[in-house]
Amino acid sequence: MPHSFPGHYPATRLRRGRAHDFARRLSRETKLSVDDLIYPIFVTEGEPVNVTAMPGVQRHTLDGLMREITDVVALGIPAVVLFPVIDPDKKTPDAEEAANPDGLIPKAVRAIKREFPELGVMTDVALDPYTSHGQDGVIDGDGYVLNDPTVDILVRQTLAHADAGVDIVSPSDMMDGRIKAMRAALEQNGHVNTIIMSYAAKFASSFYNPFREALGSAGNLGKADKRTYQVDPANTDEALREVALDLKEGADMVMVKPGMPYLDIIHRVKETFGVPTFAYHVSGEYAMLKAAIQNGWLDERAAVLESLGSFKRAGCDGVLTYFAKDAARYLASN
Ligand SMILES: NCC(=O)CCC(=O)O
Ligand SMILES: [Mg+2]
Repeated sequence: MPHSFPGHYPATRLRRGRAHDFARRLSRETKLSVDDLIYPIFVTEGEPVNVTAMPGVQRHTLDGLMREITDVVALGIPAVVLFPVIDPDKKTPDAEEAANPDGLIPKAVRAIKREFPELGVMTDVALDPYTSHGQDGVIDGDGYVLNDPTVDILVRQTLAHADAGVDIVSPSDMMDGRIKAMRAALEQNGHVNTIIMSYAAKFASSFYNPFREALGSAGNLGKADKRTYQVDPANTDEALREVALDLKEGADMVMVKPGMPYLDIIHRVKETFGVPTFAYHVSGEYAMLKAAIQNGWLDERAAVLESLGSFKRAGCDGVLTYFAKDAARYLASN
């Protein structure tokens, strides 16, 4: 006697579609590809250093950077984003070095574009690598980050990067009105095709700590925090207002940051605006996964592909991730 269900025979058996690999492949709804990846790279004026809290991540000299870029291009990753580790002697309260047209980042951009003109090069527009106090802007006597004077420096930083040939400028500071000011400056200076990917909804998260070690800004910041400009982690509507404003001011692409703890925000942003939407799978998320992988508690390939796949399911067009090279390798051998 075959088993039977009381009442109707179940004509809908969802497990039918899962029974064979071919059927699972045919009905897969979202797919991660190498085209979705942006690889963050730390470039230093000093010595190459391994970042302790980010196993597998280094600060690269300009030579080391070019070796990384060669790998990235061979793997077919479409773009990189550069973060500078600035000599402590060059850090000042007003971050003047950020706008230096011959600074580390403009130099790195020129070097990459000279050898690999097809690779998308993105730079961070923010002052925290350059300030002696570790904040993303200039501060008053109480340590409060001043909006408009900060935007003025960000605009000069933007032009220094654009003049060096960067493809995407990516402001991560969360000052009000900076997209409008940057877009106007780019237009007025002939950089009509420079893309702005705004960190539109950047949350005041605890998941950035390893990044601050990588950048060498943790000591500068000390016990201060960034809650007077980054979004409160409890908020969603406010994140949407941030995205709406950045789009209105001229952003081409928007980013949500961090990534996995904020998949709900990504989903709402994509549903609401339908614009190119990215997530930053940040240093603390990388560190968590790496720690578990190194303990043998998670399988690296499976955990990385599932984590990055969650961004596609939530609605992302792409993701900035320290796992980009690993993921590209896994995807090539899928
Ligand atoms: N402006 C870039 C970041 O703050 C990155 C954060 C991270 O990876 O933790
Ligand atoms: Mg904003």
